[in-house]
Amino acid sequence: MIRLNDVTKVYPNGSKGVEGLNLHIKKGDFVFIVGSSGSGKSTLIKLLLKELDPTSGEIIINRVKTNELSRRQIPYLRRNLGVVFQDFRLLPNKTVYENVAFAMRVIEAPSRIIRRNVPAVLALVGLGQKGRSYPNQLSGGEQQRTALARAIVNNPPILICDEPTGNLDPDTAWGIMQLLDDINKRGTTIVMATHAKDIVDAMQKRVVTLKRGHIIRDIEKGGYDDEA
Ligand SMILES: Nc1ncnc2c1ncn2[C@@H]1O[C@H](COP(=O)(O)OP(=O)(O)OP(=O)(O)O)[C@@H](O)[C@H]1O
Repeated sequence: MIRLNDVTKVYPNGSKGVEGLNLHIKKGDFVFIVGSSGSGKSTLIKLLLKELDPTSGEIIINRVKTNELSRRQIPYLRRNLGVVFQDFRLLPNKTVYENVAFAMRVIEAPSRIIRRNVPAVLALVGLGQKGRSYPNQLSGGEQQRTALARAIVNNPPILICDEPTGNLDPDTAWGIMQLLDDINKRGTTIVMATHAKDIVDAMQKRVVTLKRGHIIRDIEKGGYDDEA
């Protein structure tokens, strides 16, 4: 589903984001990417999203070599990837319903399907009653649920999460993790970069540890790496 072959990213100023990464993520996996600040987590996420291109090596997502995609083809890659960020990134002037519907309008989904799928996904994330609210009328947890609904409404096979619980209190963070676990159990592959040791320890999923741009540990099922 996702494969990195000897991927290196050197930034224009010469600093190395990641170096020589080899990683295979199978369909249905739930993978935590951990590592201290500056270890390369954000660089890896940006490479997966093709916000950055590798300096060398190749990245394959759903059998497509993303290096070879033209700018025009990037939207097709993005359809395979739902994304959730730490800071939610909702559109402030749109309601919860419209924030989610917007993701469907972008891919030109028919109105009939939008009217059917948006309420269904809002119910799934526990926001069935909040469709008319604006982001500034929501708690942080509700905003992140909205972002999650938007990320999954088009049914992407892969969900990329960059520190999705970073702005949330522990109870709210657990609610989000429960949702991610449910989404994963429905078959979506999840890659989540995080610093949240307690969450990683409790979930007992695959954990990939980065240090200075290298993978130093990759375990199938386990806790946070205290070396990270
Ligand atoms: N735009 C950039 N230009 C130059 N160097 C960069 C840039 N972005 C990141 N780096 C460098 O790449 C390395 C990895 O950074 P990255 O942001 O991927 O780490 P991170 O693990 O996501 O950190 P954090 O947990 O603080 O977000 C660091 O040495 C950083 O200084």
